[in-house]
Amino acid sequence: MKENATNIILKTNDLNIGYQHKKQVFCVASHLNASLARGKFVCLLGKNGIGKSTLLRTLTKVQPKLGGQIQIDNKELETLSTIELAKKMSLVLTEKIPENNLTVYELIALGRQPYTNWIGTLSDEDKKYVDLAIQQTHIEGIANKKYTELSDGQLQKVMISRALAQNTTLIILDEPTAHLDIQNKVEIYKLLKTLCENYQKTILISSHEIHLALQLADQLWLMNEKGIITGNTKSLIEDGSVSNLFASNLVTFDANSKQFVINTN
Ligand SMILES: Nc1ncnc2c1ncn2[C@@H]1O[C@H](COP(=O)(O)OP(=O)(O)OP(=O)(O)O)[C@@H](O)[C@H]1O
Repeated sequence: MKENATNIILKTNDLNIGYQHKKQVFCVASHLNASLARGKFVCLLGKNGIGKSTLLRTLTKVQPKLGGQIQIDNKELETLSTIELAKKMSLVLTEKIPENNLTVYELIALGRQPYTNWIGTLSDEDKKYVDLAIQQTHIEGIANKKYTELSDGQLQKVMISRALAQNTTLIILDEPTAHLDIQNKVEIYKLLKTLCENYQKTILISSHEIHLALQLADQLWLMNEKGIITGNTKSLIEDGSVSNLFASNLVTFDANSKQFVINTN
């Protein structure tokens, strides 16, 4: 699919991100220009502390931008109400969810909040989306468990399922595979890729799983001290952008194996 204005779901224009405490402004990154095309699986990579979480939190209106523009479906992010935004994008952040007695099914059903009435009763349509989300993430076997009894890998699938129940085209996840073993990391990555391919979701994740991202992402957002470089994975490997991202005297990028390898001398 060619990238024209209609298949861009999210776009930033000279975006500045960071934190403001009283009158003090701490700018994390500035003049960020990037866009997300529909149906793509996109990974945001960069060193610790470079600003990946700050960027995702700004794109999702969890924290205010410092300057520039963010457009979702050609509308300025600030002009969208909370409900409008919740029907366009769902979020899976790293913050721990407060402990309560909910079952997995009930937790996923919370994803229907933008659509339910004020007492939160689930309609047949809501139940249909919850069931579909459970099926898409292959977690039928744990749907009746208390979510507090889940392993980290199971919980991550449940949080993705909740985002799917929200039925948005765009899903944004901050480090969805942190703390998971290799089996679960691969499972989550493949699940996200399948959701883009089979259900036309657009998914943006931040990650430190460079090897998995390089094998499975359609596109990359590479964040460095100068800003952000975006493009399809193959071309960013070929033009050296991936290699430059983590360049150091400790590791070297091997384009054949798509891995950083430890320098031995
Ligand atoms: N609440 C805050 N107030 C002020 N500065 C913050 C706050 N949260 C994060 N920062 C700073 O913003 C910068 C970017 O942090 P951020 O968490 O976005 O990086 P990151 O790329 O997601 O890092 P990591 O890969 O380690 O998760 C860091 O210098 C961090 O110390």
